[in-house]
Formats: sequence, C-alpha cells, structure tokens
Amino acid sequence: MLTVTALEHKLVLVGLDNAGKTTILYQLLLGEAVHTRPTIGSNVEEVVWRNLRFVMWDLGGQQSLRSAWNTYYTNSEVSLFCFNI
Ligand SMILES: Nc1nc2c(ncn2[C@@H]2O[C@H](COP(=O)(O)OP(=O)(O)OP(=O)(O)O)[C@@H](O)[C@H]2O)c(=O)[nH]1
Ligand SMILES: [Mg+2]
Repeated sequence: MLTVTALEHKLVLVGLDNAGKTTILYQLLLGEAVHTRPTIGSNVEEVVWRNLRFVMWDLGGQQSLRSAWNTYYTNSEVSLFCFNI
C-alpha cells in the first residue's frame, strides 16, 4: 500500500479562457468530466496522485484576469499551461 506523503506540491494551471483548465482539474479530482462555467478568480483543490499530494490552483483565463496570474506563482513548483488547439 502506498503511503501518501504529507508534503504538498503547489501546481498552477494557466491558459486562455475556454482552454479546458477547470475540466482537467475536476477530471483529476473526480475522475469524470464535469460541466464548467468560466472561472472568475480561481478554483483550488487538493489532488492526490499515487503517493504525491498536489494543491492545484486553476486560474481564470479571461483577458481581464490574466494580469493577476503572477500573484499565484509564489511557492509554486509546477506550472501547467493549457492551450485550446
Ligand atoms: N472538445 C473538448 N472540449 C473540452 C475539452 N476540455 C474542456 N472542454 C470544454 O471546453 C469548455 C471550457 O472548459 P473549461 O474547463 O471551463 O475551460 P477553462 O480553461 O477553465 O476556462 P476559464 O475558466 O474561462 O479560464 C467546456 O465547455 C468544456 O466542456 C476537451 O479536451 N475537448
Ligand atoms: Mg476555468
């Protein structure tokens, strides 16, 4: 049995609006695709994967929110950029 570490890794999800960030977050958390609304501000959830613990910050991607992205990077270890292709 895996022992989940107490250590948390901060991960920030950024990308333009409608790229699918919130969908990814809840797919990882719940194992299913949920209906989403445009994120105003952020969603933050703890996601455990194998023995790793992530605190995932999903940021709103609308133009007016992008200038606030850098305020979320403090102490983050991973930035995941999402693109709508
Ligand atoms: N076809 C397709 N649609 C997707 C995919 N991922 C997300 N969507 C759809 O794209 C739309 C936007 O998804 P969100 O996850 O809310 O996008 P977001 O990046 O969080 O958007 P903001 O919160 O506005 O920044 C939703 O209607 C999703 O169902 C994908 O991989 N494929
Ligand atoms: Mg969103």
